[in-house]
Amino acid sequence: MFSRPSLCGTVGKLCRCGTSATGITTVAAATVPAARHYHEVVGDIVCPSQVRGIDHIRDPRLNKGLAFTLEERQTLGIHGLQPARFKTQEEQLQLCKIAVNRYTEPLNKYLYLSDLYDRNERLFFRFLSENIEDLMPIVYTPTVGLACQRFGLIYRRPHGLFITYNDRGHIFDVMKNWPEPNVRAICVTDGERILGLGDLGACGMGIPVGKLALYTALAGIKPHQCLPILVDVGTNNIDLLEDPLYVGLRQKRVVGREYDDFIDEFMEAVVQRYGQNTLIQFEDFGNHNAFRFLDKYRNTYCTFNDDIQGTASVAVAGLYASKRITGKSFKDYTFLFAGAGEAAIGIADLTVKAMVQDGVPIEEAYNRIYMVDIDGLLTKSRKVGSLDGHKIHYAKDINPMTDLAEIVSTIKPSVLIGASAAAGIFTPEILRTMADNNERPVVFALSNPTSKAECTAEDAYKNTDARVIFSSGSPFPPVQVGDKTFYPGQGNNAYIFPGVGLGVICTGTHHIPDEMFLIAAQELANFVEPSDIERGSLYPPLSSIREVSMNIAVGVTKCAYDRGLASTYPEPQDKRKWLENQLYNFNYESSMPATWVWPRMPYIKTREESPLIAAIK
Ligand SMILES: O=C([O-])CC(=O)C(=O)O
Ligand SMILES: [Mg+2]
Repeated sequence: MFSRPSLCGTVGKLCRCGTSATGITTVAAATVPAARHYHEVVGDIVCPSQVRGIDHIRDPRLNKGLAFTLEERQTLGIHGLQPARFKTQEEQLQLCKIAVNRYTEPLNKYLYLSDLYDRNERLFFRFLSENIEDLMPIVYTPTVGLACQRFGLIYRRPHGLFITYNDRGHIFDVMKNWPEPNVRAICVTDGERILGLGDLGACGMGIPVGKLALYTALAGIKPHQCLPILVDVGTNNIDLLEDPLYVGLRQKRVVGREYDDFIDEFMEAVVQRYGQNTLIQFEDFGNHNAFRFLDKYRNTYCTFNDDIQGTASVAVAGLYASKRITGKSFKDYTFLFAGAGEAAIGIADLTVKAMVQDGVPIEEAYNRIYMVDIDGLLTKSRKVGSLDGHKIHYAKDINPMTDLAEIVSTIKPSVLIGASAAAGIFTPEILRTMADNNERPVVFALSNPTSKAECTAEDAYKNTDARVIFSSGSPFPPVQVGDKTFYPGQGNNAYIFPGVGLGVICTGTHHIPDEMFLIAAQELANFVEPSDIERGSLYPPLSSIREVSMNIAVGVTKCAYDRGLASTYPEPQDKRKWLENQLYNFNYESSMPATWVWPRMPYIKTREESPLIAAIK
């Protein structure tokens, strides 16, 4: 992942290596032996003559393993450092498949992939992007949750930047240590609410790393343009504080004014280092902070909160698709949310927007949405203070109730959405009530990872005579009911954020309106085929998620120009083609300089000249 400084070989005389134009920078002399010059390989710009041959093997961004050609091996001076065999990238992909499948434990698969990432970046991303259905559950939800829980044990090399509270006043200096000068997208967490697993402090780094891996694998955003960040302000997780393997600051969370000032400084440092239009994706912050920061920064920075807006978008896409099965329109739906945190409120707010766009008056839209939090149904009779922020819009003038089964029987929702991180609260009884009250009940169990889902896919189908329209945040295996197999779709924000990210960074959008997430929802829903619905899924298969991401990026790009939010001019006419031209190349590129006279070792022949070498295939 990291590009390391390398020795250019110039000793005792002035080095004539260029700096800016080639993307090569000279590293501060203080750490460098006298009269020697070191260089960094940054971004995707490489000047092979100024990088030591061995660095082409050691640097995962340059390494191609056995795919280095004979010419490259000789030119780079790495001939003999590898076995004789030449492999194509395709052959290497086959090996990766065999290697990863040797492991049965998902965490071991995760570690294999993490090592591949550290060894050969292009191969890692091609492998991931071409095997999304198998590998997304490993590098992302649910296995990434386990990786975070075991972070202290499995930590090997940094894949992102750790900014601790001790760095306050110097965040910009820390950011300067990140070796990439052209970061366009940051995913940041403070680790307070990692998936539904709670406060994992610095171990939460796995989340931004996993999210940004999907930026590249699903939307083709170049890896050097992505920066995962963990802001470490401590943790309130006592187990971690007492765990000798914990790698973060061993202190309680900094809160209040100090915390806010710290995040303010972070936002300013991002802009100072990488520019005003750097995309900052907030991920897995605690509820109270997530909403505050979104409101505070959304109009002044290029930012969004994935748990509020990304999850909302994927859920609303599922609701659009569900209408094709129920034959109803939004005005006929009654919604009940179990949970009133980031995801639930985000989905409810965007659902209101979608209903209004469908012609439902706004008061009526709010009336149609009920919400339950840890204290029961949100009602107007609640104590002041327990209806903070956005919750107030969803409080109803009815008797308080605390039992979810009773609430479901009374409200008779047509749509039941779980975003509570309370595993199993959609009991068989509740699911049966949903089926009694609706010909096609809609049930989303969105909490992550799998262990936190409100019900399993199997429970949902089996307790509703398989009439349920189901989706979940984490993947579930297919469910067999009678002679029919259902393939539940994964209502995960991974369908949304990579495409939104691509559109936003290519257009240089100043800030991100909710409208973009509604557009993303519509693009995703439009992609759902009757055959997906037939299979029991409200979403297209994960294998088409790259196409979905591109469609979303095109929709976001149009919106950015229509709304005057873009800063990249002129406006491209063919937006899809323009976006495609900016994508990461998953295939190896030549490591040979463009104009190079091959100084081959005299006793070696080219492959064409030598049947012996041609035979080493
Ligand atoms: O990471 C995921 O799978 C979805 C998400 O944002 C969350 O659960 O916080
Ligand atoms: Mg999240």
